[in-house]
Amino acid sequence: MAQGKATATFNIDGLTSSHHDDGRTRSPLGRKDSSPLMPPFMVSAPGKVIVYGEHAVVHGKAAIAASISLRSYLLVHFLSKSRRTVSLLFPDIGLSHTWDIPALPWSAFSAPGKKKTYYDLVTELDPDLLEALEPHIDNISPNAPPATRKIHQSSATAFLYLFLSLGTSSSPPCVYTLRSTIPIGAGLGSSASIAVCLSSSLLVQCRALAGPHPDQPAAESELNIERINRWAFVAEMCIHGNPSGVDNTVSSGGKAVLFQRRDYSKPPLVKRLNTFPELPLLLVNTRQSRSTATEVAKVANLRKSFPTIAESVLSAIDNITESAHTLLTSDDFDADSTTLKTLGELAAINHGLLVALGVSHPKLERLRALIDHTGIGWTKLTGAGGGGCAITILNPEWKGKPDGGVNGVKKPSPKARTLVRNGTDSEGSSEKRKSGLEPALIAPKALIPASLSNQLQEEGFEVFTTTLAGDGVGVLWPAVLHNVNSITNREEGGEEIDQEKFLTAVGTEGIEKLVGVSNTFEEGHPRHRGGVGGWKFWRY
Ligand SMILES: Nc1ncnc2c1ncn2[C@@H]1O[C@H](COP(=O)(O)OP(=O)(O)OP(=O)(O)O)[C@@H](O)[C@H]1O
Ligand SMILES: C[C@@](O)(CCO)CC(=O)[O-]
Repeated sequence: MAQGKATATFNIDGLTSSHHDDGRTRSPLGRKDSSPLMPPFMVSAPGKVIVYGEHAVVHGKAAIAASISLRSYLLVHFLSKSRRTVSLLFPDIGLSHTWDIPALPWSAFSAPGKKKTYYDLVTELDPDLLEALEPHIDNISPNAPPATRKIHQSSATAFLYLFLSLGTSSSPPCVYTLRSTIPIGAGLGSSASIAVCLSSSLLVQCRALAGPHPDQPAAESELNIERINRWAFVAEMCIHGNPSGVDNTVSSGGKAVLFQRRDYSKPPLVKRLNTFPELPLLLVNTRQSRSTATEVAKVANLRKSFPTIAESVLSAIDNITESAHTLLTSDDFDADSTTLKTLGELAAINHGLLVALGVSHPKLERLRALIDHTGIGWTKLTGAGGGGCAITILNPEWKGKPDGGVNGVKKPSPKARTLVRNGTDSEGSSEKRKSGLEPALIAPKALIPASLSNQLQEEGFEVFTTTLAGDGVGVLWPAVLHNVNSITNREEGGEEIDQEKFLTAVGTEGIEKLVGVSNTFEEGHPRHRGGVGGWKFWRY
């Protein structure tokens, strides 16, 4: 995780309760509490990239987005019934807070006309309910700097709004521990992925979901994903005001989608793009953080100041998305160099229009200049902009030397060579692609000129490798992972995931190795998790 790595010493307000191998929880004093009502469980949801149409999608236009393999993981463990507390432990942002369950404003949330059920469609936040939450949000992280407090408060508001909407005053005492491999505020849908984790965990707890299980009919899976997505949208509204819903939709259902929301009082149009192609993409983070809410507000202000001009820019973006969609879904689609050139040029025009909307950043422009200079492909910002990440659709006809110097730029330092981290070997990924599960490998190492990697690293940029269009929300119930050896196809024992192991896993690699939903690698051998008793996904 980019910010605030977890350490073993991180605990909740001095509370060190954790689930132990004997299936019981222990208090800070080491005393055994009574057996928990439910075993600990986990949920996980992916981040996303928007390929075309960000910002325009907030104003009723279409966007195309795909899930990525970077994910958030949420562990829920239960405390003894006598405790009556609920805690959030979000070490990535340094948040640790505990509330007394009976002291929360249950009466406001269950008042006539306010009470919601899990299947309701909530399209706006209720100001009375937000006001009722205020005293329980105001006292969070009193000593943190204002910007940090704001981040803590928005994540906590998302949690409490859902906890009080979906739970009751007799909800079981528990702890929600979250870790994410998605950089925060980088345009990769970190907020949507935590929104989906919160929504799915609370819906699991109130038994509002069926499955997931491998034989589940597609229509039933879809219904469950939709249920999770609706409440994730509510959490997204708590975090960044006026979301279109595209991020939480991709994070819930995974894969890739064409998304459009013309009328906010109705569900959006979502067309799943199940045959989303293997777009060769490079993903680079400027490491310039920003808030989606701020960038979305900039475009809203531009629309107020220049309504006609802003509308024509947004319509032009809509045309780009539509052209790309037509191309991507045509019967004779072939990711040949002519098609990729068109998709790339559309991306580059889309970026220009985002610049016109005022949501680029000097660092994004610098990044684009560096990449354009090599001629390896077409670059645009992805997500809210103002910093964050850019994607490059790679040009298969690029004639430079991947591992040599380009245009006289010096050879890379050994440090720079580690910059492009490619966690998947070519055999493993092509096998997965054949099965249609994770079709796209981003930034094949050999396609990136080493001199570019070098330069990017020297200027503080970060290159990611990830796969596109994988699974959406997943559940690990109970939080025990069975390792399946991909060579023998046999289970190799189970591993219970407790809070301590989860908190002490180091970085993205440690988290993925401990609880990752897809392949992890051990001594060069792929180790598949997700067999019997492992992660399960709603698929359709
Ligand atoms: N790992 C995390 N732990 C706790 N809260 C998180 C985490 N990741 C994201 N958040 C919440 O989401 C907010 C960031 O959301 P924001 O929409 O600004 O960025 P993003 O979702 O990464 O980017 P984009 O919306 O452009 O894809 C944080 O301020 C925080 O409230
Ligand atoms: C900028 C935006 O279009 C995408 C953020 O990932 C906002 C949204 O759709 O909610």
